[in-house]
Amino acid sequence: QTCPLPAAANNHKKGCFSHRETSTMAQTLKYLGQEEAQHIDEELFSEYGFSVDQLMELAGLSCATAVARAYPISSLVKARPSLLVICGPGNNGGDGLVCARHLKLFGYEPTILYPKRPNKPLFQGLTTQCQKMEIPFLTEMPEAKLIDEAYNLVIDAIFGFSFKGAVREPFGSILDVLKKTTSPIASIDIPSGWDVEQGSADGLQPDMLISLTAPKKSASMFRGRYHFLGGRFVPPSIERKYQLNLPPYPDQDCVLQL
Ligand SMILES: NC(=O)C1=CN([C@@H]2O[C@H](COP(=O)(O)OP(=O)(O)OC[C@H]3O[C@@H](n4cnc5c(N)ncnc54)[C@H](O)[C@@H]3O)[C@@H](O)[C@H]2O)[C@@H](O)CC1
Ligand SMILES: [K+]
Repeated sequence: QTCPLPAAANNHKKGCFSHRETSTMAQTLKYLGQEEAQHIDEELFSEYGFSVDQLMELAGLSCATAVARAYPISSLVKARPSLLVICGPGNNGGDGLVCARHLKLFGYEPTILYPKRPNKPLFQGLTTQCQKMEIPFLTEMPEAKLIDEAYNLVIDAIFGFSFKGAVREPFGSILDVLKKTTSPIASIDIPSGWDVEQGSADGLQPDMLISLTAPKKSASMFRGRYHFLGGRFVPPSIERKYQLNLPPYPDQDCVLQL
């Protein structure tokens, strides 16, 4: 039986949903272009009445749940369940803050690097929540060797589906360090620095990708071990309109391993 996902995306495990079920499914999961992802996002807010913080909470909870599934505390190699969460200047960074807060509640020890903080109540609130949860914030990016020594996993919440063009500082230097680390990287929605549709041959190579709403086209270039779908908030009429063909989430789960 051949898996109907794009050949390049076909690095998931045997027994995954796609291998088990898609032979009986007429349609395959859609990989979204950049504009299409942005349209869906806008429509959820403008026509469906969702607020950003609502969807961000669900997205971030999905990311924390997927991380806990792929890297349970009992499997971590370091004595402490330490994680480094790097948050960017947009909503992808907001997902990272929410994810860090839930991971702390799940028993992990996240530390956050948040170098460019938007001057908006949403992000200020999320930052305060993390501070009140006693999650430490770093003032600068550690060197690659220090990250390898100190953290079991790096969560990449730097850029999502609105990333475009050459990476601007300070994120260029941060991504250069991340390319040198050996600690596994879990990327939220897009591996940061990748073109949303084309990927990046010499970019980050994360061990995990959590696609939110639906995978973006560059996800077909993902070569890591774990690809999860999260963001279980898509109304059926949006799913039909954009022909997303989302696989059914198991039971009440907010994530699905692809
Ligand atoms: N509908 C959805 O699927 C949802 C998406 N969410 C998240 O929102 C993300 C998209 O958020 P945004 O539209 O805010 O955008 P991003 O978070 O992708 O990034 C936008 C920010 O990055 C900066 N930026 C863009 N290109 C850059 C470059 N080359 N160098 C340096 N900085 C650059 C922009 O100035 C802006 O501050 C998604 O990927 C996902 O993580 C969730 O929060 C909520 C629901
Ligand atoms: K990211």
